Amino acid sequence: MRYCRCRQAGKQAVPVFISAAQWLQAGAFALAYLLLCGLCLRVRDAQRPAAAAGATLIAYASQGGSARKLAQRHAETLARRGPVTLLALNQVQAADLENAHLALFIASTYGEGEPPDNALRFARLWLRGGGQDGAALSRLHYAVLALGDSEYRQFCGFGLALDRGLRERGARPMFAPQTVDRLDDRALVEWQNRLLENAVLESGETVVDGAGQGARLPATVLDRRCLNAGSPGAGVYHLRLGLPPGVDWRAGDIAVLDIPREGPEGPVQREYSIASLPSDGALELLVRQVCKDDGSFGVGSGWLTRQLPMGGELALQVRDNPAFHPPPPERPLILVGNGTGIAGLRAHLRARVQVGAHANWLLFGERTRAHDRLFDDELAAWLGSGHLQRLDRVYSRDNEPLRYVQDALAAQQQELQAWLARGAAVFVCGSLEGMAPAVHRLLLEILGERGLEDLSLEGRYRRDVY
Ligand SMILES: Cc1cc2nc3c(=O)[nH]c(=O)nc-3n(C[C@H](O)[C@H](O)[C@H](O)COP(=O)(O)O)c2cc1C
Repeated sequence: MRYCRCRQAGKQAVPVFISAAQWLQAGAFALAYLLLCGLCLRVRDAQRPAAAAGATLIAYASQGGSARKLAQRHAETLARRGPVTLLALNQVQAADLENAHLALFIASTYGEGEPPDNALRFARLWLRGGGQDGAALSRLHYAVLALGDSEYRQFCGFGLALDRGLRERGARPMFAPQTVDRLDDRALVEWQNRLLENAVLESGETVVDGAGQGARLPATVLDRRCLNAGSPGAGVYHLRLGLPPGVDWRAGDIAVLDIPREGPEGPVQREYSIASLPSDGALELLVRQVCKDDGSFGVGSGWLTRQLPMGGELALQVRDNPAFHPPPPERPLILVGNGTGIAGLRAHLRARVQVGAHANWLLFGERTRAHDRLFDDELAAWLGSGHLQRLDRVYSRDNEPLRYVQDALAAQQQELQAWLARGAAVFVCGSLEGMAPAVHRLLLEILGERGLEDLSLEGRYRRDVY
């Protein structure tokens, strides 16, 4: 029988790759098929334990969606030959590991060498000493594909820690963890080759083609404005980009822009949270100019805010980011962010307005009230229309008692508890340095480690931080 079980945070198991006709066919041929499979797998078992019978577990740890997408691609290919269980790492139970003969872990790294949110629980249970008493994984053959970015000190830190933790518990690596720098296609092909060598894949099967390179769309600059002239901070530019008709995305999705460079190396990619919805008629971004000590500008922000002319063209890709997609309309939503993080939060607010959801609370931090009231008119209009029930803005350079969003949140703990008790989700978008860890610490203080983990597992604590 060919199926893939898919479980994600807060969702029920969802069968995929099955049609009614396939079920009927499968029923008719089940006995013969199983007999044949059993025979084949016993033969292959004896030769190569990596391709053993039983479900193949594919587990992913992903914040931005790349590892998840790759994991889905693996599941699609492998489900053609046998049962596959596709899970976010937090959803993996002891039994999943003990029953699977073969597991593929596809894990990205966040923070400074830390797990993505959808792997925090797994890391606590399986990788931080103790936990999962006596769980013996000696039957488990596995491989780790570790996604990362070599500009970070802890390159692929979480994927490598995952590999160490599994080995310490007796699991058997089929080969050393494959690290991948910025979705480099060569490293992905190496991984695919390892899977072929270990008979996880059969000749002709692919799991990574095009993984690093999605379809590019032509975009045109329709408008570009500086939103914070006079600010002590660097310029924040609001770009409106025209796309071909029919391009779709959701609040929380990410635009990956190709930034042209001189020389043979070709363009570099820069990612931005999308600040608009398709119904706005343009894909909107906020770009903060990066000004270096020598007076030069960052490669991406310099090109986008200074060189690219009005009407100019660029190539971009819209990346699905389900970890930051909107919660159901009936769920109250607390949006927390700073700086250009308002981009992702604004897309959420627009989506909430579209579905008529009013229980929205925005806490937003910038530098000065005089110059950094990003999207002030819109926020005022939503306050007026009741689409924004609470708006707390704090300015770090104005010598006011509350400087940062975490201070504003801490000052309103009772209100926060009341919203959480009503089932609110907390969505955080903005700086990884300072804001996001401080908000995280505050939530840990209020809810405790388990409480925050549960919130995350229920899809009620989501972060898009950079
Ligand atoms: C805020 C942030 C922190 C990151 N920290 C690390 C890190 O410490 N080490 C690393 O190798 N890569 C790091 N990365 C890179 C990601 O692991 C890499 O982009 C990966 O492909 C993302 O996969 P995903 O989309 O599945 O989450 C970081 C990326 C972001 C945005």
